[in-house]
Amino acid sequence: MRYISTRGQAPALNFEDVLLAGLASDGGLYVPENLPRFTQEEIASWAGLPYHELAFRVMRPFVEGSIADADFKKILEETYGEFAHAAVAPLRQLNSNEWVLELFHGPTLAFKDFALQLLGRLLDHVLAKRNERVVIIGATSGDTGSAAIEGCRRCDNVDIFILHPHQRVSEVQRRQMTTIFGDNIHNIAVEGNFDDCQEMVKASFADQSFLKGTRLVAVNSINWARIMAQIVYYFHAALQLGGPARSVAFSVPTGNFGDIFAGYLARNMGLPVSQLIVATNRNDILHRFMSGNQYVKETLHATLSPSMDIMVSSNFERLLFDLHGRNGGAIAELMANFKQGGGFSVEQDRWTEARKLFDSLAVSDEQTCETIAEVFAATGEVLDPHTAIGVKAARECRRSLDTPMVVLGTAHPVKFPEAVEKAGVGKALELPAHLSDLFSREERCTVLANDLKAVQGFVSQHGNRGKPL
Ligand SMILES: Cc1ncc(COP(=O)(O)O)c(C=O)c1O
Ligand SMILES: N[C@@H](CCOP(=O)(O)O)C(=O)O
Repeated sequence: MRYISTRGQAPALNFEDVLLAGLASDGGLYVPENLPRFTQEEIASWAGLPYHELAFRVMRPFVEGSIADADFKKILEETYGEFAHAAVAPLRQLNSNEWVLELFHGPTLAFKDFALQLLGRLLDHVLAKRNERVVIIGATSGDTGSAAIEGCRRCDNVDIFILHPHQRVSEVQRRQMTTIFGDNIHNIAVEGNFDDCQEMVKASFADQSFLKGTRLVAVNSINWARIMAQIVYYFHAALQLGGPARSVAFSVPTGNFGDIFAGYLARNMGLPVSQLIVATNRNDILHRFMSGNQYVKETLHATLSPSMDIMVSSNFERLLFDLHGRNGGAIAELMANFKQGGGFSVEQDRWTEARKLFDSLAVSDEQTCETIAEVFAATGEVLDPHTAIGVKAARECRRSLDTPMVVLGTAHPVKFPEAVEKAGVGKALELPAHLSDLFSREERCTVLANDLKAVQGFVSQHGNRGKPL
């Protein structure tokens, strides 16, 4: 499998090099040159497979030529063996033909574990083979950070730096990151918002001189391996609900557009998906595009769903690439305009194409709390605020009641007690056993100004197991 950049200028790479590349050298994102496509018979034959075996079948074409089958099988078995639920991603019914796909049974209680538990192992495998050390710089609005640290903490050849927006993640999220110690683990609280952190990561890929020759790797969903792993659970959910003989609709709490883009790819790979709903919070740039063809930056607001407090949505570029007939030049121009002017619209026929599949809704904090309360009253289930946004959008935007609607349950509610309390849910939520002492653990974190040079200086001072590079 070869991968090409959405901006058309970077060299095509194989999976191993894409895993280690992060952003492409032209600033674009890597995508498969040709997407594998499965027949309905093939997909149907996967019904009932354990999660790791399904994962092998769905992802094998993407890693072919880079990771040997036997190694990949072993890595997948270990990865999904870490999850606390036997089904790995169980479906819970909320209402008639309405389901939540629980993606929070991994070690850090959010969907990020599906990809980052795998990414850590793949990096370990590839770096050991190459005998190479790398630096990771990741940006997080709360969940990617802890999942990346958890996924990479045992990687001998990695120093990991996670940037989170100071005081804009939940306390549980912060502690999940700052209480993991190791001389290769570094938490930085940036006095800015998530977009500032993400921009610093991208700027660091553009000019890596501060790393003095050490390779920079991405753990955010700009890294293709993140998207690849997230495709699997769309197949897993659909197979449990009568797919591929029957279509399934998905409502996806969305920020960086990675999770829903994986659903879009699952559909292009042959899975019958009838509808994809982009569910955003008040930071609604994606909803404004889907509903009115306006992709325009606005001020980023802090909400009760902090993990989705994102304005510049990285993976949207991957969709734009397809909508523009995979014309890298057109995407480079669009993204340059976006950087300069803060917004764009696309030609009407391209936008109409997007609207055939995607619907969208922006959900306020008030509606989020109402939905948590409503679902709790009806079912006794406590939703996390991000999942609640998905449920609200599913109920407002659903095209057919006959088609199963799956809402991606992206995080465990225990991570977001503020929203759950505000919703008036009286049920006490307990951290799982492995996190039960989280609030009494010592924390380690460095607060830095919202300044690229300060962050890069910190990385070069500590990038070699806590010592200077
Ligand atoms: C809990 C939760 N839900 C939803 C999202 C949105 O996912 P994506 O950024 O892939 O759109 C995120 C993070 O981005 C998240 O942490
Ligand atoms: N919601 C994420 C933001 C980063 O998104 P990513 O999927 O690109 O890593 C978070 O919780 O950190």
